[in-house]
Amino acid sequence: MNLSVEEALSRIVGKIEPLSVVRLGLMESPGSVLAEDILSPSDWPSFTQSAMDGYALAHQGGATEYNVVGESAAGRGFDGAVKPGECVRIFTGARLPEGADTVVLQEEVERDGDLIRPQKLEVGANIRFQGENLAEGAAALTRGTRIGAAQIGLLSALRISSLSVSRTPRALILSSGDELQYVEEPAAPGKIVNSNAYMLAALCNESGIHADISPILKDDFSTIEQAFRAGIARYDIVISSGGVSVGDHDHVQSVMQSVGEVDFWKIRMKPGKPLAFGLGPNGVPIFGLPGNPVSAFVCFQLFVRPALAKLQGAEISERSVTLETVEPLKSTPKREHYISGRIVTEEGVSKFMPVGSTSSGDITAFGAIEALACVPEGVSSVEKGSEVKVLIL
Ligand SMILES: Nc1nc2c(c(=O)[nH]1)N[C@H]1C(S)=C(S)[C@@H](COP(=O)(O)OP(=O)(O)OC[C@H]3O[C@@H](n4cnc5c(N)ncnc54)[C@H](O)[C@@H]3O)O[C@H]1N2
Ligand code: MOO
Repeated sequence: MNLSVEEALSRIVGKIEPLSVVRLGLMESPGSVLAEDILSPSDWPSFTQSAMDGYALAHQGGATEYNVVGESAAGRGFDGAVKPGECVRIFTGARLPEGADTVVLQEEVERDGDLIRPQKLEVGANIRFQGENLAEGAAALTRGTRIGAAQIGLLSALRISSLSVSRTPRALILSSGDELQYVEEPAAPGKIVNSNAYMLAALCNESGIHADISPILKDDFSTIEQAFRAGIARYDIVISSGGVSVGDHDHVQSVMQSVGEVDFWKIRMKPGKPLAFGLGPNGVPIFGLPGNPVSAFVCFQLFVRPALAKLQGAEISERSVTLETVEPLKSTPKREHYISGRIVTEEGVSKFMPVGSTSSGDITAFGAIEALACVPEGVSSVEKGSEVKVLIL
């Protein structure tokens, strides 16, 4: 019995173990995944400071004038203490002087020589207090978080210059097919470009992983077997496309059985029915994606991406939303159907618009694809204006 999409995903995620932990410098870490919880080594903010340009004053109930006694600029604070009825000129990010309890904006005072008259005064306003956002020792980032630009900003602000992450997987892309050519080759009759290899390597890049592309393999059992064996020995994941269906020249599923263990073959999904997943003898995940380009793409999004995330110890999250479709969607009730589309805005509301045909060999929709609508098993069509689950790519 072919597995459902959900069953297949849960078996993949259940079988894959995260890779070992390595220590990386801050700027080596983007794209990798934290293997430790990070507790803040200090308070944030680390000192009490002004949030605005203006005057820091020691408020005095009922006073209308304050005497300017100095200046506190960012990085160059005011050394003395401010007494009730006094203030200092202060700028955003500058340390709040001792004794000051309020900052008034410069636009909201009248200045006359060394005197200011606040037009309005809200005691305690416009101050960022030490530790108000994060106390020393509190959780700043959690294990499983992928390091991106925002996380680099936070880590460096907290003076963290190295971190423990899961080793980044090394991925190998295999393609088999007597019809395949390299993109630079002149077109020959009956031949097509090995576009899956380039697309799958780029998809790995989008997951923060470099993938090597193997030379094109002929539709020959022992050639494909040799390539799988070498890949399993040298890489952390092997992703093949093509030759996984039932034709006389489709050897990938039987090769996967010969070099390791096939966990499942064939799922109730369109496109992507002949997907095969297994493990090499050393636990290296091996994927046999269908050759049809749309099938390979959708299988990567639904299964390989989470597999790469699991190898990295990352949170496995689905970026899905529920949107109305602006056109009817035709489906195959026997299989969960993924339909390529775009997100369009109608009167301020985001909606799903299918693009291209539903043929898994039609790559032309990829010029505009932003999302995949998911029509569940048992449903043969979705009417225009009905809601559908949409995966944002
Ligand atoms: N009798 C049956 N035939 C097929 C079935 C079935 O259940 N019974 N399933 C169909 C489905 S669904 C799919 S999907 C395809 C998948 O077949 P394969 O994984 O064996 O892929 P190929 O036959 O090698 O190729 C299919 C198609 O894709 C092109 N292709 C292959 N590799 C690449 C590549 N690297 N880059 C770009 N394009 C590639 C290939 O030329 C074919 O046009 O099987 C159906 N058949
Ligand atoms: O599953 Mo195939 O990918 O329907 O064309």
